[in-house]
Amino acid sequence: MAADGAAQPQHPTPATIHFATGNKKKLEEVVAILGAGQKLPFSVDSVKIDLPELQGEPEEISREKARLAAKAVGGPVMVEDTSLCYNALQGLPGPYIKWFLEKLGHEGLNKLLAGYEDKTAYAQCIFAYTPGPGVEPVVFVGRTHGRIVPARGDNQFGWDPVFEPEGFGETYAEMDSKIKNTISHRYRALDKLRAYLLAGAAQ
Ligand SMILES: O=c1nc[nH]c2c1ncn2[C@H]1C[C@H](O)[C@@H](COP(=O)(O)OP(=O)(O)OP(=O)(O)O)O1
Ligand SMILES: [Mg+2]
Repeated sequence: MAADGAAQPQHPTPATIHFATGNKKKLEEVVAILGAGQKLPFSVDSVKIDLPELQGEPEEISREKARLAAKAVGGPVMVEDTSLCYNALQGLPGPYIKWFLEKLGHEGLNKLLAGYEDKTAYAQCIFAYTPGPGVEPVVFVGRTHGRIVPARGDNQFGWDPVFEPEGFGETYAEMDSKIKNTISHRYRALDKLRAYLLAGAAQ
């Protein structure tokens, strides 16, 4: 199914959905974002699974993660895959940002753009949800536009110190987490998934 927050659920929303991730900071943000809204008619618990890092288009990477997680858990799962996309580099590093960050660090993430005027980039989060193994996952895309800057702020979560969202004088790492969680790529994607699950719970 297409990445469309307005998609109509084909299955009723289960009482509990497992968020499969190996990343504690992601989990923290997902819990904070869902906790800040209305009380939900379903609960989300976490399972720590280190899913293989696949290659391909971001939507397909996320779907495949959900398929594997649903098989492992044997029930309803949500996963997400996060990309950092440089406009000057046609969207790269994209889903490979994890390896670029690990090998090059914040300085290297800036140096990649040394030969380009255009420092703009967008952060992209794609949630994939399936009610169980064998059901094709649906995906929800959230993007936040900004630019790559020399690292500023606490180094607590990935590339947060080098990403400055548009319209803010602060990097993700400098801003209050409450603010990040109302404008972030993760918030925007999760908001669509939440609406989808709420529609499924009302059926
Ligand atoms: O809001 C964010 N702010 C800063 N850094 C971030 C953010 N969100 C993900 N990240 C980092 C984590 C990883 O280095 C890469 C995404 O890779 P990604 O495969 O999605 O994450 P992961 O492997 O850590 O966890 P998972 O087990 O859910 O796949 O960008
Ligand atoms: Mg991963």
